[in-house]
Order: sequence, then structure tokens, then C-alpha cells
Amino acid sequence: MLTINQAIKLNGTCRVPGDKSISHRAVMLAGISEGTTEITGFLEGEDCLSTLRCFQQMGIQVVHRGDAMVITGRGTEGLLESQDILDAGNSGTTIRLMSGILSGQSFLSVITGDSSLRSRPMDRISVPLRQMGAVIDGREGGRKAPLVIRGGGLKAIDYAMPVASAQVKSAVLLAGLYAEGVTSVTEPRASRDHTERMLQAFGADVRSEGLVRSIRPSQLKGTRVEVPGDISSAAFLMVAAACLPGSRLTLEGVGLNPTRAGIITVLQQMGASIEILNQREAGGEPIGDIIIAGSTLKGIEIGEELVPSLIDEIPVIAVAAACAQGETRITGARELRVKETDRISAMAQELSRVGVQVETLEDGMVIQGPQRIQGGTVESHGDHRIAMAMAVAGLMAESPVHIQQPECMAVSFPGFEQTLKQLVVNR
Ligand SMILES: O=C(O)C1=C[C@@H](OP(=O)(O)O)[C@@H](O)[C@H](O)C1
Ligand SMILES: C=C(OP(=O)(O)O)C(=O)O
Repeated sequence: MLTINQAIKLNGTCRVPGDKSISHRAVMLAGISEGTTEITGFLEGEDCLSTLRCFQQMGIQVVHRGDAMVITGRGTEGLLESQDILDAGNSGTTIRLMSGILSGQSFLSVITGDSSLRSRPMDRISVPLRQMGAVIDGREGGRKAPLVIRGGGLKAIDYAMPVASAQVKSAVLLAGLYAEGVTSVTEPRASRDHTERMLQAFGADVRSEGLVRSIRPSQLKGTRVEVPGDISSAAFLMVAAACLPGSRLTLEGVGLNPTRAGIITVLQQMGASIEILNQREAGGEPIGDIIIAGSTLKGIEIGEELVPSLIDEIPVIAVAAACAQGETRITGARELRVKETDRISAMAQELSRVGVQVETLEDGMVIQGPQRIQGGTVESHGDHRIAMAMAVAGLMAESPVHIQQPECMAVSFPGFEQTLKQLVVNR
């Protein structure tokens, strides 16, 4: 159980852990490239460690040299058949992106995960990967993990994605590395583009035009990857600082990729004061320092155009909405229902336990603010984003908020509790 007490404000400077999406991709591309890749800033969170273990099971060598993790790749064709089931743990990114790579391998793979992951939809990747020629089976005819994949002999497809999902786009592009011809994917809206940027850095022939991404079979060459701070982790601290007048927080070296940075736009529209300093590029990704000060926020509308750029931040945005003056309406976010938990109903349920009323919509939620946040005991549902969003609610609550099953925070933000302790000024 984690207890969070009311805070007066957040003050100080810190670095959030490495970006989860980029850390996964760095291990995967390093594993299938020629030569060595040096990764700095790798997120040692549970999800990325699942990816690392899966690749080690397929013969990838990993050593630590100073601050860096050095991976010796086996080339696109060199992975070894795993002797046992691959375990993606709690990580959708691991199972979906790896399925793309495994579809290119002529050996058999079985990949599964924890009970949350086994309940999430996998047909979104098994459908296009089968069209490319992979043989995929699994529970409910391949709609749920465990998945059984026998890959090899792929051919290119042009795939129009039914949902804006970077995981689906990435799975198809990674399989495209192994497919005869030019594989292309078209998204309904732009999702995060870390895969495209990193494939390019590893030397792949990948192109973007509007919402279409295409790739040809390519050999990858190991490189250096500097992983920026994760803006999705920064978001918890940003919301806490934005809601507590008198706060002043500096977050150094955070990834600012426009396909991920919707939280900055939203907090600015809500009236938060945000400054970005030291903007630069690291490993093909824009990064910078975020300085955020507390103020009185106001409610806003968040629609489907912005949602892909802040999908994982919506639980904590709901907390900001409860503190803001007026109505916040979030729509076009049906995808929240198929994350680690159904994040629309989980947030409504847990916020109601601390006295905050949320109207749920099929594809979002409506929150009238400001509402008093009372203390109480809440459940994480085993979902890291719910646990940390409720911790932020605790900072604004009149009496302590106790969070049950807080260990899941280590999925994306190891050290979250210590980071809060370092920044929070209590009464
Ligand atoms: O590609 C990625 O690294 C991710 C994509 C998003 O999922 P979807 O692709 O399902 O939208 C996001 O929610 C997840 O946390 C990470
Ligand atoms: C949805 C998330 O991750 P994944 O899909 O990789 O489990 C997340 O980190 O919020």
C-alpha cells in the first residue's frame, strides 16, 4: 500500500526515467541489426525488461558498459528459436511489435503475457501479419494471447489500419523488413513515429508521406541510441505541478516528439504556464527541458485529433480536469478501454472513491470541475497509469489517499515514489 499526503506544491529539478516506447524499439532493432548498439538512458522498467529477456532467449548478448547497455545484434536473419515460451509480461508494445519481427522468422515462437495482456486484443496484429503470410494462431482464433507464430516467406501488403495505433503500424513495418516488395501502412491519424525514426537511424529504407509509411526489406546496422526522458512519465509530475499554485518544476531532457507531446498542448490550453528550454535532437528525436509552474486551470475539450498524442496521459488528465474550473470533455478515446485495464471505467471508479464524479462516455469522459478531492483507499487495478494518476490525486486531496497494489508503477516509472518525495513540499 502506498500512502500519498496532501502537498502544498512541487519544487525542484529532476530527470524522469527513459522513454518506454523508445527503449523497447532500441532493444528490438539492436537485436536484429549487424554489429553492436550502445543504448544510454534505457528504461529499466518491467515492460522493457520483458522485451530484453525475450531477445536474450533468442540469443541476443547484452552487456553493461558504464552508463550504457551494449547489445550485439544477430542481423535480420540471425535470431535463434527460443527453447521456451516468450513472456511479454504486462507489455502490449512487447507482444505486438515482437509479433512483427517473429513473423519474419522461419522458426516457431509462442508468446504470452500476464492476465491483463492475455485479455487485450491481438487480432489487430494477427490480421495484417497473416495477410503477409505468417501463420498465427492463439486463443480465440488468434484474437488473444498466447500467440503461436510460425513466420517466414512474407510478402508485402498495403494495409489500411482501422485504428490509429503505433503498435499495429510498427508490427507491420517490422514484418515489412522481411517481406518481398514494398510494405505500406496507412493510419487514420498520426500515431507516435518512434519506429520510423529509429528504423531510419539503423539504416532501413523507410519512407513517410502524409499518413502512409512504407518500407522495403533492409539490412540494419547497429548504432548509438540516446533514450530521452519519457514524456508520459513526466506527465504525472507536470499535472501535479500545474494544479498546485506556487509550484515550479524543471524536468530535464524530456522527449518532445510532436506525436507524443499532446500533454503540453492540453496543459497550456488549460492555462498552465509551460516553458521549453534547451531544445535539441538526440538520436533522431527532439528533446528539451520542461519548466512548469502552478496556476488555476480551466476545463477544455479534447477530441480525437489530439488523442493519439496523449493516449497514455488521459488518466492523469482526468485528475487535472477534477481540479480545473468548468467542464473537461474527452472524446475519441475508445482505445482506453483496451489498455492494461479499461482506463475509462477504472478512472471513473477510483476517482469516485475519493469523491470525484466522472461521467463516462463510450469513447471518453466528462468531468465538471473543480471538485473537492477527499481521501480514501483506491485500487490500482494492476495498471501503472491508474496507480500514478491516483497518486497525483492524492497530492491534491484533503486527507491521505492509500493506493493498493502500487508495485505496478515499476512497469513504466521505477522510483516514482522517491521522485515524488524529492519534489513535493508537504504541509
Ligand atoms: O507503440 C508504443 O510504444 C505504444 C503505443 C500506444 O499503444 P497503441 O499502439 O495501442 O495505441 C501506447 O498506448 C503504448 O503505451 C505504447
Ligand atoms: C498502454 C501502455 O503500454 P502497453 O500497450 O505497451 O502495455 C502504457 O504504457 O500505458
